[in-house]
Amino acid sequence: MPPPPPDLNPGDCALFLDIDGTLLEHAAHPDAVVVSANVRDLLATLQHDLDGALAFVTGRSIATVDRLFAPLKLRTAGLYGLEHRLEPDGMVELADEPPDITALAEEIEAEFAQQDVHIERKGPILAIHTRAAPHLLARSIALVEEALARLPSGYRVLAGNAGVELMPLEAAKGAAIRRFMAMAPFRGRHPVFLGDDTSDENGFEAVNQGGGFSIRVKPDGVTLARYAVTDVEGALDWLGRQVEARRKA
Ligand SMILES: O=P(O)(O)OC[C@H]1O[C@H](O[C@H]2O[C@H](CO)[C@@H](O)[C@H](O)[C@H]2O)[C@H](O)[C@@H](O)[C@@H]1O
Repeated sequence: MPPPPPDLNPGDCALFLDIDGTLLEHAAHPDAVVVSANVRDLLATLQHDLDGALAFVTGRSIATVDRLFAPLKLRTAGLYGLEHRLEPDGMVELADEPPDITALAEEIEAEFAQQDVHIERKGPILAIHTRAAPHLLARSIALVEEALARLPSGYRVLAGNAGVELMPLEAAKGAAIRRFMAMAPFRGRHPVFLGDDTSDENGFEAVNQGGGFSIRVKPDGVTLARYAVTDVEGALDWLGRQVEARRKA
């Protein structure tokens, strides 16, 4: 396991945060996660301390993120960078659901109609969640891989241990981080990214190349992250320590 992360210098860092499994404990259903007042306050303070150089970089849609963290709104790259909100109160650049994905989503919803499987339709991304029905994971992956062969090129399948997502090739957290880093208030700072998942590895690569540092939450194998924390609690503790250190200084 990589070593624990060093402290940030808030004056010259830009912080990028994954959400599920990093800031929030997983739940059986995507809507069942809990955002505590402490987490909301911590993020608001970090946003202040970093002069706004803080953004969520998540697989969720921005609308969902806003609902979860309300009334807090942060700069956000949603849908693995297919959606952006570049200012906390700015416009959201939305990504629509293409007809091919609509047809496939309806097919898959019909297949799992009576099962404890949640189909999340996120514009051009389709997620099948099997956390509440692990025995249907293999079937879900097979369905999506079958569909991949029929779809126009430009999609890929990302399978996890509690579900599978079908997404456009350009959906990548690394690209989202690079986009933020090219603009104020991120430009000129060192990027730092916390994430817990395979889909976050691409973000780790981007911050490593950008002269910053990468932190993997609960690593369970090979990772590009240079540092690690053991779990969500460890991630929140580390973030909390950054706020405390700033207050003491
Ligand atoms: O990039 P992230 O912020 O980590 O988002 C990744 C996916 O998170 C959500 O699904 C995951 O969390 C759910 C709640 O714990 C859990 O039920 C599900 O099994 C996980 O896959 C979200 O629903 C997805 O849209 C995100 O892509």
